[in-house]
Amino acid sequence: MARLQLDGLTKHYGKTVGIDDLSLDIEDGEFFVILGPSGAGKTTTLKSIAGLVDVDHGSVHIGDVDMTLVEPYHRNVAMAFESYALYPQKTVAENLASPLRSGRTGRYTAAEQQQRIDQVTTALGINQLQGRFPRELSNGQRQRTALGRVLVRPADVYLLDEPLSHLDAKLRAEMRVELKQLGSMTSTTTVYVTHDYQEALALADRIAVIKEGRLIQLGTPEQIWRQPANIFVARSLGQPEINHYDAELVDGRLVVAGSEIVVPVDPSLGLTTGSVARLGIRPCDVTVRSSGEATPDGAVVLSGRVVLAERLGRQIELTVDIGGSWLIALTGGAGVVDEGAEVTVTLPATDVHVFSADGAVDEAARLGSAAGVDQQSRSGGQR
Ligand SMILES: Nc1ncnc2c1ncn2[C@@H]1O[C@H](COP(=O)(O)OP(=O)(O)OP(=O)(O)O)[C@@H](O)[C@H]1O
Repeated sequence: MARLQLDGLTKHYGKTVGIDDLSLDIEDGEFFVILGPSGAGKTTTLKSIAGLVDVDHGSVHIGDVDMTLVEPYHRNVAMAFESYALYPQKTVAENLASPLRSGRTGRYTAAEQQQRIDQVTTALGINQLQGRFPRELSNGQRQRTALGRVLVRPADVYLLDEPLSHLDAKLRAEMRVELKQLGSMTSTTTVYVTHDYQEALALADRIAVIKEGRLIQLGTPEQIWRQPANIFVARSLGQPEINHYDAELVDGRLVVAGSEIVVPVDPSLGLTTGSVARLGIRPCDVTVRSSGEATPDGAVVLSGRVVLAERLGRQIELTVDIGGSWLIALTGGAGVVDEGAEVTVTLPATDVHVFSADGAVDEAARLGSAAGVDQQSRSGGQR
């Protein structure tokens, strides 16, 4: 167990940026998730911590010890790669036992080894497969065994690179729960890399959103979801993606040109007449009612017509034409909303995200919500 500090880490591969001036302070025992699209620098970050790449600048401290120039073997970190490597001639139990026999993290009696193997295989749902060889396993079972090989041995830091990527959706959801239990069981500092926002929100104590090697936002799942720093972060979270529009302040209201999307905004956002901003509205935050039905007091109310209604399992995704701009809405599917129906879309003003529009996609661009300035965002919840 250890605190992990990255300070100004930079790694370029020729002209390609791997990571750029990345600083993170990860607490002892924290389950820390790095979220970003393909090529963002997630794996490079993990490899830098493990000592598998030589960084150009910056430092890595584990448990307050400078590890920047220390060989990987002596860093006491355990890393699971997306591509799982197992000994083909060894059973699952033997594969898991081998890290415990290396002697590098202490000596274990046969009974202690078996106890740890049982604990980890039970948590990962592969206990009954201990006698099988890798060729006798499904891809998902192999991936869980590879993860088990990492988690079975005590380390100061676990580094997990998309460990659930080969599992189907149902198993991923189950494994999320199990992993979290395993994490609290071991309380080992863990850095978990994913491009899956649901995994990040479900697992993380804190999330770092990165893009092109740079830290874009750091915060708890709640902060990242409720107060995305900019449109990039907002678009990285949620399926379907957040609706977003350019808007201009006219008479104290943000108006989307060529449509009937009009949102009253709180003067505390500091927008002046004629200034432009970007509006974000999550599909899951809106309520769709038939036109004429009563709407809640104080809500933002938009009128439109349903262009498309698609059932996605229990929910229905509606495409609503708001006088020229389309808005995607997710509804519970209880009320029947037919294509062509005239509807009213409502949402609390606190759920309308307002960002500055002046090119600030990679910077903290959040101004607040239509209801006012976010307290947390002004007190350091983001970069
Ligand atoms: N060995 C290498 N040589 C050259 N470029 C590399 C090398 N490793 C990574 N890169 C580049 O560095 C950038 C960051 O790569 P990295 O693998 O860290 O991203 P990632 O976020 O883990 O992506 P993915 O989700 O696709 O695995 C990418 O542009 C990648 O092409």
